[in-house]
Amino acid sequence: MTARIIDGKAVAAALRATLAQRIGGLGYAPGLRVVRVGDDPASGVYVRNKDRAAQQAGFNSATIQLPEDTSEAALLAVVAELNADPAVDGILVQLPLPPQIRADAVIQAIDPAKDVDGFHATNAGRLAIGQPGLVPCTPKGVMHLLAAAGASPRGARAVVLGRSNIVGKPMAALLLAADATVTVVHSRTQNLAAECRRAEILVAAVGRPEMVRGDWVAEGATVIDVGINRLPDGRLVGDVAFAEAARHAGAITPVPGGVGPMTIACLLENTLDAAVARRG
Ligand SMILES: Nc1nc(=O)c2c([nH]1)NC[C@@H]1CN(c3ccc(C(=O)N[C@@H](CCC(=O)O)C(=O)O)cc3)C=[N+]21
Repeated sequence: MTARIIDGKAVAAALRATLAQRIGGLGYAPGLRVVRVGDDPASGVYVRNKDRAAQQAGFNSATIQLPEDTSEAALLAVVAELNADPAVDGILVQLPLPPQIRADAVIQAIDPAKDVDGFHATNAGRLAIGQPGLVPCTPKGVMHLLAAAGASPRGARAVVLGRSNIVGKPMAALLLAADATVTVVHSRTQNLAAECRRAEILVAAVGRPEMVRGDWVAEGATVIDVGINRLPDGRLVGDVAFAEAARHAGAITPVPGGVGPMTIACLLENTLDAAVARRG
């Protein structure tokens, strides 16, 4: 079998077009503020792509760049200001943060109604108990991609590789809410390959370049690669060895051009949803 390639760029463009249309009917531009402390290279491309996509779709979007040596107190003051600003609907503080700042203290200081990353404990808790809230962008984007690929989670065996708070855990919660039979596997799991081979839907989110080999993939499985890893030679690869996996999968996302563009589109979707919830 050779896999169909799931075009995340196209699915993201379609989603952004529907957002632009919704914004056209609002009578105001939803406000997004991204706060970046220092210049971690992992977030550079992201910030640029996000700003462009946001402007094009009709958001009032800006990045607030702070110096690398910003104190936690100074960052909390910026967050408080954005919480209080009625023109701001969505706040995203770029991770990772420098070592003098406790990321968790900052995340929990964001108004949950403006927490478009969905990382606040209130939103994480809502997701866990099936209440409406803001859902983390990357796992939300994966759900859109599964729908676009025609891979219904209902009743399917789904395996999530990775257990982070930003991808693995919310991914498992979303798949469970969509009636999949969900297994979460991680670095301490015995016989990872065999567990992954049981998956009809395999989501790889470990941050280890090309860890998932071809023989970890069941014939016909849908493989979603969340990893974006820069190799020493400059190449960008996922957590899945793409060429090998594509020989077994029924459908697979590429890197780049898979999940990454969906993360950005879902950030915008969350910002629009947050705006409508706050201002109608
Ligand atoms: N609070 C917070 N929330 C985040 O969601 C967050 C963050 N901090 N810090 C940095 C990471 C990284 N991230 C990316 C999202 C999309 C692409 C993306 O669109 N990538 C394209 C292009 C990649 C390229 O060409 O380099 C692709 O995969 O096709 C990349 C990286 C979100 N992050």
